[in-house]
Amino acid sequence: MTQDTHIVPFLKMHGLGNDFIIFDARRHALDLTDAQVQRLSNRKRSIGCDQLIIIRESDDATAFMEIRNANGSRVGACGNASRCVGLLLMQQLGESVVTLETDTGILTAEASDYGVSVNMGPARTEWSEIPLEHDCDTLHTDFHMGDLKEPVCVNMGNPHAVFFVPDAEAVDLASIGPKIETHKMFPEGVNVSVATVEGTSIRLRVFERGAGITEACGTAACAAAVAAMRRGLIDNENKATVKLDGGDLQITWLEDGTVEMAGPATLAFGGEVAV
Ligand SMILES: N[C@@H](CCC[C@H](N)C(=O)O)C(=O)O
Repeated sequence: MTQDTHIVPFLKMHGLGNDFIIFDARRHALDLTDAQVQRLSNRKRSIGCDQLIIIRESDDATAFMEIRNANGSRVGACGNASRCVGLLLMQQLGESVVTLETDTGILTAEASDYGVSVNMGPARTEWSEIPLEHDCDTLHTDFHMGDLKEPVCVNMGNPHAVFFVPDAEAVDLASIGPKIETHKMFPEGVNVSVATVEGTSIRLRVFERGAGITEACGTAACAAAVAAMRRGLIDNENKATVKLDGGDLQITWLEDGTVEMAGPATLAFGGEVAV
């Protein structure tokens, strides 16, 4: 332990196996470099997680959520972490509704029959991050990689490319995911999903930008549901059950263009860690 090392309390939570280290900087001031986040996210050398969350004070919402991928990069949205932090704040305050400020907006989380429901904001199918301003109709004509082609691109506060395939299980996501994530078409990187529509459900596997394959990705589930609805691939007009490796999320595309995501949030353990 060096002079600069601090022991800081943390919680470990997950949403369907997408796991988070959560620090509360409202109680213990904390800023982490990318290297510190990478070390804490390492499953052999520290606690390990897919994303690391720092809860901060907010002037406009119940709290602010800083979201960092395992590689240290800071991102605008995380569906599963929003349910986890939402649950935590609801339990702390004895409330059934809380608001979460993120880098891309303010989200509302509330208790639901499925666990926690979060309105993840609007699904955008135009990409301001991409200089060429592709929307899903132009983008799908000029992107092919191996067997994967014609993704629908949806921005849920973070970027997603969703590839509809006959059998999501058959795709070698571990090898193709990193190539698409860093493809020049996506200058800010992209979360890569393969999806197979089955009636009113979608089987979804996700390679997350900055984290790799995860058991579940909430924003990818929103993106895939909107993509399937937009392409007219799904039987139900505005609702879908998205089946991820870690379990199911219920997604509803509301009339105002925002997307509601409902599913479980679980506190696994807490402790103290050297930072
Ligand atoms: N696991 C998350 C998404 C986390 C951020 C993502 N990897 C990105 O870089 O945009 C979720 O549940 O939405």
